[in-house]
Amino acid sequence: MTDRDNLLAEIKTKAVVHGKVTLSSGLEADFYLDLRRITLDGVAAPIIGRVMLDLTADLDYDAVGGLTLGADPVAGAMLHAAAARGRTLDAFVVRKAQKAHGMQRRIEGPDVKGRRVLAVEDTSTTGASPLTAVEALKEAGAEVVAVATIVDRGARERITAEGLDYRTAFTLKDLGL
Ligand SMILES: O=P(O)(O)OC[C@H]1O[C@H](OP(=O)(O)OP(=O)(O)O)[C@H](O)[C@@H]1O
Ligand SMILES: O=C(O)c1cc(=O)[nH]c(=O)[nH]1
Repeated sequence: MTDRDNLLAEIKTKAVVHGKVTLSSGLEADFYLDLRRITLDGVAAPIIGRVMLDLTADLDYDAVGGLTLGADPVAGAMLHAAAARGRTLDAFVVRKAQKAHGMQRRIEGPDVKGRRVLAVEDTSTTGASPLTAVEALKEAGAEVVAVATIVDRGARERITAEGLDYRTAFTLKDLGL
């Protein structure tokens, strides 16, 4: 079994929740991918790091992150998987709004200005969340090399329409949904 096979099995068994649910966009759906159940899982998270690094192996970037909260453990997993491979990869967190006190930052972590970065998400339905992160990153002076998600729920068209490279480890079809 490859990392990708193992991750797919982890998602299917731990993260697919059937039932009526309201999504981030306000859309109604009859299933939810609760990917935090794998991005914060001790078995699945290390696999996520490796799968997402492999998915973007041809890209040149040295920092990874996205809109909090879904993106945060994905970025952390990639940072650690990269370190295990002898590569230094920083992570960052894009806040939903600029912090009002302290350093008053919108993007937390090592500075992204002038750097090539990868914007990640756990899943994306409309693309709104990763595109919010991309906008904040560009504002901060970063060059976004691509957007990458673990599971795409339909955001490809909107993300690629912005001229962005879009990578996804799995689609709903892979999950049989
Ligand atoms: O492509 P989109 O239509 O934006 O939807 C997907 C977003 O929804 C989820 O986060 P959510 O908005 O529930 O917020 P959270 O990460 O703070 O829990 C998920 O982590 C994505 O960020
Ligand atoms: O569109 C969303 O809000 C969404 C869908 C989904 O399956 N999982 C998730 O975390 N968010």
